[in-house]
Order: sequence, then C-alpha cells, then structure tokens
Amino acid sequence: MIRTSRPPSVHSTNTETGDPFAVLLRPPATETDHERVLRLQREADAKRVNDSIDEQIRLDRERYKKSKQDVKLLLLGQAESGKSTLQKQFQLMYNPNSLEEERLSWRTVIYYNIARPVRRILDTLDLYGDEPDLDDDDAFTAISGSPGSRLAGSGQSFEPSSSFSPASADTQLAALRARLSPLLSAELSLAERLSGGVNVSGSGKGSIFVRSGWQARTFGMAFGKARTNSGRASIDQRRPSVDYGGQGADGQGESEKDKLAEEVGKILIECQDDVRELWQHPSVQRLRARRKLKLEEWAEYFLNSISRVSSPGYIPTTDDILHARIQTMGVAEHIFDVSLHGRTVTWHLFDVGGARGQRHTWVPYFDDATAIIFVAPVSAFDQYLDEDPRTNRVDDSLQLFKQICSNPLLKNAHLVLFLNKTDILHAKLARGVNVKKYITSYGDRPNEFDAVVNYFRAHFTQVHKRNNENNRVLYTHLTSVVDTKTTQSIITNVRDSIFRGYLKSAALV
Ligand SMILES: Nc1nc2c(ncn2[C@@H]2O[C@H](COP(=O)(O)OP(=O)(O)OP(=O)(O)O)[C@@H](O)[C@H]2O)c(=O)[nH]1
Ligand SMILES: [Mg+2]
Repeated sequence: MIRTSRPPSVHSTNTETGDPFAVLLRPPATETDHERVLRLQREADAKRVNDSIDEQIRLDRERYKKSKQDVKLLLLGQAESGKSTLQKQFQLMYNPNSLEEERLSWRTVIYYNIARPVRRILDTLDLYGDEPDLDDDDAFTAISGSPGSRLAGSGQSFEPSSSFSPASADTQLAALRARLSPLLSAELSLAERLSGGVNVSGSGKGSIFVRSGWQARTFGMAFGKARTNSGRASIDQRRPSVDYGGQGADGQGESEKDKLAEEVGKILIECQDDVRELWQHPSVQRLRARRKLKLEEWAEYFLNSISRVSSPGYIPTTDDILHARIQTMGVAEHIFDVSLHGRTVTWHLFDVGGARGQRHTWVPYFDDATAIIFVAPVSAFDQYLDEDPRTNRVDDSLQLFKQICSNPLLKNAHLVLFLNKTDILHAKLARGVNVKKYITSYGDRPNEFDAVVNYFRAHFTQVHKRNNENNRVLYTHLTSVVDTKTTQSIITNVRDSIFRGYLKSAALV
C-alpha cells in the first residue's frame, strides 16, 4: 500500500495556529487512499450542505428585508363585527380569482348557516312553547307585519291571532320537526367538515370555529386528498398564510363532486318547503316578536333566501359569500399586491378571531403593524357578548378600542375605525328598537340613525383622544361591509391614506 503525504482538506486544517478544531479534523496518520477518497467526499458533501444553508440564510435575510417594506394591515374588533367579511371585500378587489376558486366550498358554510338556525328555532319552540309573554315592549314593534299575528290595541302587548290554535300548532310543528330531521342530522356532518375536528368551547350559540385555509381543507376532505399548493407562501413564520392555490371549483370534475355538499343540497331540495313553513310559522314569528328567539342577520338572510339556496345546482353568489358566517380561529394571513402610482407593494392582511378567548393571538402581530382597521358593529347596542352575557357588545367594542389605542406596540400604526353594520342599525331603528332601553346614558336623544351614530362616534373619538400619545389621526368610516360598492370605495380611500403614511415613513428610512 502506498502512503502519500496528507492531502489538503476542504476545511482549514492549520494546526500551527493551535486551532483545536483543526487538530480534531486532522485525518489520522494511517489513512489509506480509499479512506482519503471517502473522507474528501464526506467533506465535499458537508460543504455543499453548508453552502446551501448559507444561501438559504441569505435569501431569508433578503426576504425579511423586503418584507419590512411590505404593508401589514390588521383587522381587529370583537367577534361578529365584520372583519372576515371586510377581508372578503379586499379579496374581491385584489385577488378575485381566489374567491372564484373558493366559491363552491362556501356551500358547506351556507348549508350550515341554514341547518343551525333551523335547529335553534326548534329548540326555542321546545323551550318556550306558545305562551305569549305580555311584558316585552319590543313585541309591539317587532311583531308588526309578521304573518298570522296582530297587535292588541294598547300597543304594549301582544295577542295571538284568533285563527291560531296552540293544539293544531303543536301537531304542525311536530310533523315539521319529523320532516326536517335529515337536515338536522346533516348539521353535525357539516360542522365536522368545517371545523376539521377542532372543537373550541365558549364559541357561543354552539357555532364552530375555523382556522385559516378551511376552504382548501374542506376540498381536501371532500375528495380524500390534499390540494396542491400553488398559492403564495407566507414570509411570516408565526403562522402559515392562506393558500388560494390548488384545485378549486373550476377543477372539480364530475367524478370529484363534494359528496357531503351534494347530499345536503338534495336534502334541502326535499325539505325547502318545510324550512319555509317553519320560518314563517306564527309560533316562530311570535317568539321572534317577543325576542325569545333572536336569530343573527346571516340566519335571517339565508332563511329568507331558502328557495334560491335550495335550487338544484345552486352556486353561492358573491352576496351569499359575504353574508355567510363562520367564526375565525387564531389569525389568518392573506397576501396580495397593491399597485398605486406605478408602485406595487405587497400587503399582508391579518384577519383575527375576535372572541375573547381568541384575542391573545393578536399580540405577536402588533410590533410591525403598518395599519389597523378596527371594526365596531354599531348595530349591536341591544346585544350581549356570547362569551360574557353581562357585557353589552358596544361597550365591549369601546373597551377593546381603548386597549388598541393605548397599546404602546401599536402607537405608530395608522388607525382606521369602521363603525359597521349601519344597514342593520337603520333596520333596527326603523323597527322601533329603543337605544335608551339598552344604553341608558343615551337619555332622551332622538331614536334616529344620525343621532345614534353620532353618539357612538363621539364615544369612540373620545376614547381615541384620551389615548393618543402620538397625536395620530383617526380615520372613521360608517360602513356596511356586505355592501360591495360602497365598501370598495371606502377600501380605496383607506388604501390611499395608508399609502400616504407608508410613503412618508419609507422616505424617513
Ligand atoms: N347586514 C350586515 N351583515 C354584516 C355586516 N358586516 C358583517 N356582517 C355579517 O355578520 C356576520 C359576522 O361577520 P364576520 O365577518 O364573520 O365577523 P368577524 O368579525 O370576522 O367575527 P370573528 O371571526 O368571530 O371574529 C357575517 O354573517 C356577515 O355577513 C354588515 O355591515 N351588515
Ligand atoms: Mg372572522
């Protein structure tokens, strides 16, 4: 065997420097040719791995540097305030194809938004039956025009229609319940599909939470496979971004129909008349008038649209998607490019879960936020938190807004306030729901839209003024984010104001 002088190593082996690693790495004096070839190969492999790690670090650093120039917009506010609906409006404006891809997957949510209130109506009927409650003054206003009922003369109490008999109502309702049982059974399967098995307590009214990317998961579960990822990756390591890629509605071949949605669709075709009959039943309308049954706006929207939603081959319209309700869990990041004056900037929109149990997940997103849109539903003056039935929802919004305004991590963020659900506020006031009854400090001000909205706006402005160390401007908008036309023009306005601030701070860097 021929021994050669020791070859240079890929690593530095300068033992003269006294480097202990060099000593350790030094090949043994008895190394054979074959061992040397293997060692050099090992060293070359290690160097390749090292180089690729270095390259990855360089790319990450570059991406991080670039991401520092991106706009990060947080949508904050209590549960049901309209954050995810606003996010859908951003998606419609800046990434409409992704909404197209998701369109069919929204059937699962919409069907759930029908099955769940049907169960709630039946449960409420079980609980209260048909006994009229003469104490509730809202009965006077809410009942007007409701089928099968009429008002007692004084205006403060309610009497059932003379043609109505509780015994026959009971029989009718029992028959309806039996005919609706397939829909009630489907509710559980729909919930399981949407939540992906996640069960979060305290979600209120028994509704379910979904994590970001549920659209992709519902398709994956429907077809027994995961969708391919062709969407944009998140640069944020705190959580993965929503992936709009993969096989969407368009790619759904005949052999790949979403079986659950198809099945529930068929059930709805069969029992749409029963759903309608239940919804319009005098006993149900009476419970609504007495405010024993309070259905949310989305439940009413879909129950009122039952014929359309139950028609064969139903595809959700954009309005349906905007009205569909599903609670956000954690924080969902949506990424899109926004161009203005020839400059394109990447925006990261963070849509957070607003329920009290979800709010701790917001904080990691605060320190590099460019802007916040705080969404406060002004129609909620007569509602209480699901998480804490003693807290009025407008009051909770104000307290939350105070925490956001005074948070030092957010002190440089551009601040926008959406006083949302103004359409529902209009409708409630038109029905005569009395603000003073729920917000005693409202006093004898007129129970009219302008007065009510100005009162709430003044409170939010006050909170902002008292917690405004940096003298930042508060941009306030009256919104109804289910209204696409007006919301998109407000988004354009918000985009411009965020850009102005962004360009100013970029100039300072
Ligand atoms: N009529 C009407 N409905 C609205 C408006 N804004 C939101 N909604 C509806 O209110 C429901 C709740 O809205 P979301 O956007 O899901 O609420 P969120 O703030 O994301 O709630 P969490 O995810 O639980 O924090 C949905 O069914 C929406 O369609 C509005 O301005 N007017
Ligand atoms: Mg949400």
